[in-house]
Amino acid sequence: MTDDVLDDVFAVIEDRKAELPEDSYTASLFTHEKGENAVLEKLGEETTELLLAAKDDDREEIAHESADIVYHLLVLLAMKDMDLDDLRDELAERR
Ligand SMILES: N=c1c2ncn([C@@H]3O[C@H](COP(=O)(O)OP(=O)(O)OP(=O)(O)O)[C@@H](O)[C@H]3O)c2ncn1[C@@H]1O[C@H](COP(=O)(O)O)[C@@H](O)[C@H]1O
Repeated sequence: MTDDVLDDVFAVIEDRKAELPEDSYTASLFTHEKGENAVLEKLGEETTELLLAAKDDDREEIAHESADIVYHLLVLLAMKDMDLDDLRDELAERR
């Protein structure tokens, strides 16, 4: 455990990618033939749900959908052999 939940979740995702446990949703995304498509579809669906939550000013739903998006985004980074530092570097360069 670190003091950053994003680092913790990403570490679990990397572990699932390496170990591929059968009962893991994350591992299923790495093993399924269409796993990358599933991640991209989720990102699209959840973005739509986030927009609707924002339109409704539903703060709880905004947080829920944002977390779904961030989780699937981290899975996508791991699929592309990227990590949170790639994201941090990009954001830092913009400052
Ligand atoms: N953060 C998540 C996470 N967010 C979403 N999901 C899964 O993604 C799948 C699809 O999400 P959906 O948003 O479609 O599901 P939903 O929330 O019911 O749908 P909506 O209400 O948004 O419409 C569900 O099976 C969720 O359980 C996640 N699965 C795992 N994690 C993290 O990954 C870790 C490892 O999980 P496993 O790989 O399952 O062991 C967990 O401890 C969590 O930290």
